Amino acid sequence: MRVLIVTAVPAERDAVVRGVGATAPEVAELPVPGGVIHRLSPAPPTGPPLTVDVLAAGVGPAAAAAGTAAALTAAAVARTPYDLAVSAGIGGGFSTPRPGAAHLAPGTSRPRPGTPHPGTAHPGTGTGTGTAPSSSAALPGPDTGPGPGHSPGTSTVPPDTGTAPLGPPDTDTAPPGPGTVPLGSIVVADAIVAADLGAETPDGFTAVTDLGFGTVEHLPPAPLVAAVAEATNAVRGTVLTVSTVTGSAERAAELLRRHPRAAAEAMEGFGVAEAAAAQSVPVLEVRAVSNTVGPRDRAAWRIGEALEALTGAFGTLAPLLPLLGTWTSDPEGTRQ
Ligand SMILES: O=C(O)c1cccc(C(=O)CC[C@H]2O[C@@H](n3cnc4c(=O)[nH]cnc43)[C@H](O)[C@@H]2O)c1
Repeated sequence: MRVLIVTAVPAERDAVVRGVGATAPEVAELPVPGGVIHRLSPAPPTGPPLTVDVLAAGVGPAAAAAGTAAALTAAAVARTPYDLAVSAGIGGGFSTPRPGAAHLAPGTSRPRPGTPHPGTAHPGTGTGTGTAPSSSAALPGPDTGPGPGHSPGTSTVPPDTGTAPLGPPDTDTAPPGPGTVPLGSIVVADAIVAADLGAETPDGFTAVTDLGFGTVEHLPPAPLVAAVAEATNAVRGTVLTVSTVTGSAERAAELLRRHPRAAAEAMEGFGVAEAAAAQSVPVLEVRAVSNTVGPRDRAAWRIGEALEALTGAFGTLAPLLPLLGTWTSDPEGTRQ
């Protein structure tokens, strides 16, 4: 099994390498167009050999997509294709209480509503075809969906227009409460959503899918999400990809209004997911929460703690990666 893990910056890459490397020393640095892959070869207890490649591809969705596409293509041309792509790094955690939302403390299961999502993302990629877990969903429906002129290749689930009223935003000093994702916790995306890919209209933001083209959501295989979230004691939820770090309570509230299931935001997941989907490779996104999404407060960021959490998560995941490979070969997401 071959896994490509894509981070934005070298500090995140090194955190992941430290985690995976706890059971497998780094063996090589391999140049690919636009970057250098750090390769590890953990020895799985059983089964086929495992290769874990970690690439720092740059900040933002475009750099992430370009780096991921280059690495995937190089591997495919060499006839050693990847089985799984993972977007990993630090991210902002949403903290605004949402009436009716699940408590998002680490270890909380945040399953999507029990509706499969045929047609989401690119068919046959392993994204968007997962069967939702059966446990009860405390959160509102999926994050994106079709509007008039919805194009093929995008989610066909009802829109997550978030008309429910929001509670007042948390302050930095508020204790974790409903809807709060604590600093240092791990979030595993059950939906990877491009939150600002669209158009401003007199009626507000409109997603590109509502304009009749493009894709704004990729759904990682549900059983894989469940296995990884359980292993890492992570919050499960939507991870938004933004091109601008949120810096105000108003913007955070607007994002939550449009995406009530958002647990975190970052800047690369959707880029990795687009590149992976184009080559029919399943995708995951794993974020360690370094800051709260809301008013800008660099002093409150906990980047060191988040990087340590990232290392811990990948240290936990490394022995499971061969097992996870069995999920990636099940694009219908029917294994339990
Ligand atoms: O607050 C600032 O001045 C600022 C300006 C530009 C970039 C940043 C970053 O933190 C780099 C973002 C980098 O880290 C990930 N990340 C971490 N937290 C967040 C967040 O709350 N929203 C979006 N991205 C975040 C992201 O994936 C980038 O790789 C700060």
